[in-house]
Amino acid sequence: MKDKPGFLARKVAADILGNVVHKRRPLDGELDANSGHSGFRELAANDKGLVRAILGACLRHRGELNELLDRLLDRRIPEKTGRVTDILHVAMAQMLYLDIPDRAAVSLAVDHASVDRRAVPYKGLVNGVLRRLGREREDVTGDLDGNRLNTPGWLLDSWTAAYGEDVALAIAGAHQNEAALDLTVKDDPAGWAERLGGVVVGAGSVRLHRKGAVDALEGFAQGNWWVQDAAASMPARLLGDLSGKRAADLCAAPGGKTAQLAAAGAKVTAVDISQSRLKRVTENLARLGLEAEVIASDLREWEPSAPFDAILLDAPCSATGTIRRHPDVPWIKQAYDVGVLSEVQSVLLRRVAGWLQPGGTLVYCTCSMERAEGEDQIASFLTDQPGFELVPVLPEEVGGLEAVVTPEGYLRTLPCHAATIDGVETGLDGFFAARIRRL
Ligand SMILES: C[S@@+](CC[C@H](N)C(=O)[O-])C[C@H]1O[C@@H](n2cnc3c(N)ncnc32)[C@H](O)[C@@H]1O
Repeated sequence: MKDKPGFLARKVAADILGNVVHKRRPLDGELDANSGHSGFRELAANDKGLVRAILGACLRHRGELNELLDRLLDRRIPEKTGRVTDILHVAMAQMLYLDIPDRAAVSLAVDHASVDRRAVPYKGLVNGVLRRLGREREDVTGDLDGNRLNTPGWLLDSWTAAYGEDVALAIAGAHQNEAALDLTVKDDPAGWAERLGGVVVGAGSVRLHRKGAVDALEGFAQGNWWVQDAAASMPARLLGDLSGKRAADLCAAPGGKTAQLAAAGAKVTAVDISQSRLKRVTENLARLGLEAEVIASDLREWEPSAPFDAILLDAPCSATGTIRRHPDVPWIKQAYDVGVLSEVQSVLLRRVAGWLQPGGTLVYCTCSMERAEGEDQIASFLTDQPGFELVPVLPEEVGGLEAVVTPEGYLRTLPCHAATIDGVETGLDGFFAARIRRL
């Protein structure tokens, strides 16, 4: 069975899906080239691509797949591990969302069930359900409400409370598609857009609608640009002219914002708790020909030797703004995580704000769409810290996108923002940023 073409890729896909949705392990970790799932690491490059595509479809459409199983089964499958459901999801995702013939998807799922100790009693059921899906596809899938089904209730409720129901559903809709590849360039965005066949979006990012290895693109080896979502590039831009200033990039790894601050001429100190993630900061800076002092330390203990003119705090968060790029986030995070992380954000913000020079500027940001990790943090900080004032963000600082600046003057991007530019589907990661000055 192991040698049957395509079998191992499906088996690895079901295994990784189980690790993500039942054990809440991040997908990036499972797919890591050095420390990821051992079966995945041994696959040929084209099978790795297939596994990524299957997992992307399984996670983006997880709610629809569960609903379809409810419709196709008379009773729920009484297995504890979830393995049968994972095998079914992997096959259904191929049949419904990838260009793979039904018969290949069904037969490989049945093969997998036949060799799995926990799934073998359900081998006949797997075959029956998948064949029925093939026959009745139009009828059973016709009225699926993907936007609602594919978003866990706590997230849809949180976005509805924050932005209203229409926007919450538009956010959920944007998550059905993978995000484009965005680059931050050292200079000349229009020139790089033309050279690479992309468009300029947001506040001067270059967007490419292509797949494939980024290191093969012009300008990568020469260090002319780095990969960074258009919204993720906005917070560092809010620090304005940094030439010759002392700037701290706090929670810096993997270093997209460190590179922005260094490219803007700042003398940068980059701090992060994770030694392994900081390796990527050092590698990226070397490729880009940029410099920063890189420090591995816990910000709850570290102290700078002198105050800073500018501080960027990209605090650890639930990352619900990055679901387009990380479709596992809705299935590995819970409302509880937002509560725990917002405590950490509150502690870090109060501590690092004290490291600003009088008159210095701090930008606080998170890649979260939860108000508890954004607007609520700043409102409570400004209430109990009278020595600081909000400096509102202006639309012209972020590419003229009025929709991403709130009436209070916060930056608040959402995946449904900037949805179409020049007839091209775009969208932004969900980000929050606020700019504060020390009085
Ligand atoms: C959102 S990521 C930062 C992304 C980064 N700023 C960029 O643009 O590439 C958050 C980072 O916070 C770091 N972190 C979490 N808790 C920390 C702490 N107590 N002290 C320092 N860094 C911490 C994590 O290791 C993680 O790299």
